[in-house]
Amino acid sequence: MKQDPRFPNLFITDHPLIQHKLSHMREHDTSTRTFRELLKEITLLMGYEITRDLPLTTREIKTPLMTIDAPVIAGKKLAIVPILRAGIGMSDGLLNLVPSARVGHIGVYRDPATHRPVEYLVRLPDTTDRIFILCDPMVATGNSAVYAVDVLKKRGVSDEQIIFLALVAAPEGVTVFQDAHPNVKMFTAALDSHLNDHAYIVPGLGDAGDRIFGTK
Ligand SMILES: O=P(O)(O)OC[C@H]1O[C@H](OP(=O)(O)OP(=O)(O)O)[C@H](O)[C@@H]1O
Ligand SMILES: O=c1cc[nH]c(=O)[nH]1
Repeated sequence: MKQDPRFPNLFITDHPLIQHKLSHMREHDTSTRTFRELLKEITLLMGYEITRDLPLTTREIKTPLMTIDAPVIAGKKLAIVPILRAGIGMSDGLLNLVPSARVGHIGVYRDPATHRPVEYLVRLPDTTDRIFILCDPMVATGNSAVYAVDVLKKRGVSDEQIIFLALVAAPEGVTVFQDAHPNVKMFTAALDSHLNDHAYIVPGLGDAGDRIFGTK
């Protein structure tokens, strides 16, 4: 896991398999099917990394030979919350890793003129004492990510209960995010160069939602 001195709560998953798969995703000619499969595979690998610090407790179990206090994940079941639409491409991978997780949805789209998020749906599981993994492949201006964390916090979720999982982030967006939510950890596979005049990430991978779902 790599860090950038500018962003104390940003963690870059630099595993070679993740980086290799991401490079293929970025390519202009990669098909919708391959793009979607790679995103799922990357999310599974990233999911393994980001759940490394989940708290453990013990439960008494009987093996065929004896009774032991065996390690199990503490607390309520995890909640996975994709930011629609593109986040769905990541929640599929996470659910492979944690099949019993609860799933919430936060629907926001980015207004093309203002680049501000517009909410159209929020459905969440019970928020007390639960760890939430918010996922969205792209953090461009950072406004959608900030908005989604605001939604959780308004329902009583604390900074420590939230993990933000991205695929590609722009420095501008991470700055906005860490100014708004300095104590929320964000994980990304890449920290790219900058935003262009249309607030698209450069070099980026284009419009993630369109590439996942084959829309234009
Ligand atoms: O950091 P920001 O500037 O807010 O941009 C990032 C947002 O833009 C994309 O979604 P989009 O609004 O295109 O919606 P979609 O997922 O439905 O395609 C992306 O999936 C993020 O949610
Ligand atoms: O580069 C970008 C910026 C916002 N949303 C995307 O899907 N890609």
